[in-house]
Amino acid sequence: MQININDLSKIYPNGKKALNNINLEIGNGMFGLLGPNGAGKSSLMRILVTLMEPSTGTASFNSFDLHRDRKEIRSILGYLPQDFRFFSKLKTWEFLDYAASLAGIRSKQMRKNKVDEWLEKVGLFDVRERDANKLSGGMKRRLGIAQTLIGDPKIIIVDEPTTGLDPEERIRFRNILSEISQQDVSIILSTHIVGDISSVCNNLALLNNGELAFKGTPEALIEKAKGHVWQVSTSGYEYDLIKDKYAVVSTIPTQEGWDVQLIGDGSQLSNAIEIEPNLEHAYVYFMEKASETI
Ligand SMILES: Nc1ncnc2c1ncn2[C@@H]1O[C@H](COP(=O)(O)OP(=O)(O)OP(=O)(O)O)[C@@H](O)[C@H]1O
Repeated sequence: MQININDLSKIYPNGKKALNNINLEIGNGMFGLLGPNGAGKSSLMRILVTLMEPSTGTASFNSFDLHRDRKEIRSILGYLPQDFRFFSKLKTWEFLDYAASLAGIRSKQMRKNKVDEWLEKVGLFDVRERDANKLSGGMKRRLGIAQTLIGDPKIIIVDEPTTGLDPEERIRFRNILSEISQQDVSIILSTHIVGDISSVCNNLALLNNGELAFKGTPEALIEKAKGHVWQVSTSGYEYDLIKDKYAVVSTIPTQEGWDVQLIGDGSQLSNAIEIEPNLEHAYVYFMEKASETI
């Protein structure tokens, strides 16, 4: 699957420009869309899943065009929205059976096989007889994933998927997507949590205030932050000064004060040492840089 996004912009009726001239190429595998709240991620997702029209620009999914082939695009799409909720009285397996029939699986036996397969995959087989709306938060989220994926979509779009999940659930979720990403599918994972992306996405884009701040591999992003991440051991008094002047990524208490990791030019600080950036450092670095130019 190849998704091309060309000059896409979105201006809401109240004049808010949520997306400004976005250009992106997304191939097979997992693609991370990273950005703070309000960056424009949901607006972009909603356009790609044909729930909303862009103001200008277009996108294509292989040979399907966003404006011309909306029905065809929907037939190969699995979308898990940020606020996935259901108010059904169905049992867990019935809910998935219903999702499978909506996805066009007509044969009852085939649906049963698919439902059992997905109940196993997301770890809900043992609670299959439980009313879907009585599942725990994490289980509901997993049911959401299963209903998104049961029709074998070629394009999978998940918006802030790990919100409200505990660390174990997060890892389970990542593993499911990462397994599926080995096939001929494109998965777009939108999140403001760097950890959701770091281990699983080969490519990513950073959105900030409707603008594309970066696109490329996680390694390329990290490379750009080299020389801008510093660590310093400091007392309480100095810490306040540092907080005012630098973006602080982490603060670890020590016997004397704090070990602080910061973004900026740390060479001006006594005893500061330059450290190797990780993806979280690079993300903060880019957000800081972008906010300076706005
Ligand atoms: N229907 C709307 N009318 C006007 N402005 C909107 C509308 N929907 C979103 N916005 C604004 O557009 C900007 C981008 O919002 P969007 O929801 O796409 O961002 P996001 O990155 O998904 O953030 P979040 O994770 O908080 O949803 C925000 O400033 C938001 O307030």
